[in-house]
Amino acid sequence: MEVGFLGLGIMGKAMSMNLLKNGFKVTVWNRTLSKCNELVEFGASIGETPAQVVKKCRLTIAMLSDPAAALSVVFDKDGVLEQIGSGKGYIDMSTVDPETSSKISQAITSTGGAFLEAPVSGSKQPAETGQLVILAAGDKGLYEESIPAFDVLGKKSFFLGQVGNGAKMKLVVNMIMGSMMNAFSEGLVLSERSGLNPHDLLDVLDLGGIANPMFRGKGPAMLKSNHSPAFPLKHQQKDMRLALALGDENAVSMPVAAAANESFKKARSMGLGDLDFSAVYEILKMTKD
Ligand SMILES: NC(=O)C1=CN([C@@H]2O[C@H](COP(=O)(O)OP(=O)(O)OC[C@H]3O[C@@H](n4cnc5c(N)ncnc54)[C@H](OP(=O)(O)O)[C@@H]3O)[C@@H](O)[C@H]2O)C=CC1
Ligand SMILES: O=CC(=O)O
Repeated sequence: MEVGFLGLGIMGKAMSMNLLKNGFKVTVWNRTLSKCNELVEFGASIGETPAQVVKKCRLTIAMLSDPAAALSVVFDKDGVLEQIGSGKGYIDMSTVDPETSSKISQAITSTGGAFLEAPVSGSKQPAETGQLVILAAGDKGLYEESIPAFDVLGKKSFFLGQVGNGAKMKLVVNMIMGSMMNAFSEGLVLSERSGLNPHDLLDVLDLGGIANPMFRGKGPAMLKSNHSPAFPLKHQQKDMRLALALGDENAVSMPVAAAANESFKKARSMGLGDLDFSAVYEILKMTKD
C-alpha cells in the first residue's frame, strides 16, 4: 500500500518510519525538506510539495503542529487542495480544533475527495512502537480503507462519527492530561518543600489508585530536571487553549484546566515551549515563600 506523509516532526517521523518498517511504500514531505533525508535512508520517496505527494498517493496522512499548519498545508499554494479529488483520501492526524477540521473536511469533500480526522493519544514512544490510540471521525469508507495503516500505527482505533468528534475527544483527553501534569508537579514540589523525599512520593503514587504511565514514565526524569521533548510544552498549551475554547462554546466551567493553562503559558513565556510539557514543573518549582 502506498501512502503519503506530510509533517516529519517528533510524531510524523516515528509514524512514517513505522509504516516503512511494516512494508508500506511512503512518500514524505516536510516544510523543512532536509528532515526527509533520514526517511529516504529507510526507503521513503520525497515529494517536493504537499500537492506532489497527493498527486502520487491515493491516501495522504498529515501530522502537523497546530491549526495554522494544518490549514496552510491544505489551502496554500502547492497545497493538498491542488491535487485532491475523487478516488483520493486525506487523513489529518494533527491535534486541531473541530472548526479547523471541519473547514478542511468541507474543502476536501467539495473536490470529491474523502476526509478523515484521526488525532492520536500517545506520545513519542507509542508512536515509535505502534501503540497509539487513534480517534478517527469523518468518512467511514476512508476509515475502513485506512485500517491496515492504523493497525501499524496504533494499538486501537475508534471511529467516533462525524468530523469534529475526533478533535473534541482528543482535546478533552489532553485537557485532563495537562491538568494532571500540573497537579503532579505541584505534588512533587510540595513533597520536597515539606521535607519528604519526592522519590518516595513516586513509589507511593505508583502503588495506589492514581498510578498511571505518565507519572511512572516522566516522574524520575522530572526530578532530574530532564525535560527532553516527547510532547512539546507549546503543543500541550495549544491543546489547553483549544479545549478551553470548546468549554466556552459549551458553557462548561473548567477552573482547573484554566489554571493549568496559565502555568503552561507562563512556562512558554519563559522560553520552555520546546521542552517536554513536564517542564511546567520548573516554573512551579520557582515559586517561593
Ligand atoms: N509529540 C507528542 O507526544 C504528540 C503530539 N501530538 C500532536 O501531533 C502534532 C505533531 O506533534 P509533534 O510531532 O510533536 O510536533 P513537532 O513540533 O515535532 O512537529 C511539527 C511538524 O509540523 C510542521 N509544521 C509546523 N508549522 C508548519 C507550517 N506552517 N507549515 C507546514 N508544516 C508546519 C513542522 O515542520 P518543520 O520541521 O519544518 O518545523 C513539523 O513537521 C501536533 O498537533 C501535536 O499536538 C499528538 C499526540 C502526541
Ligand atoms: O498529545 C499528547 C499525548 O501524549 O497524547
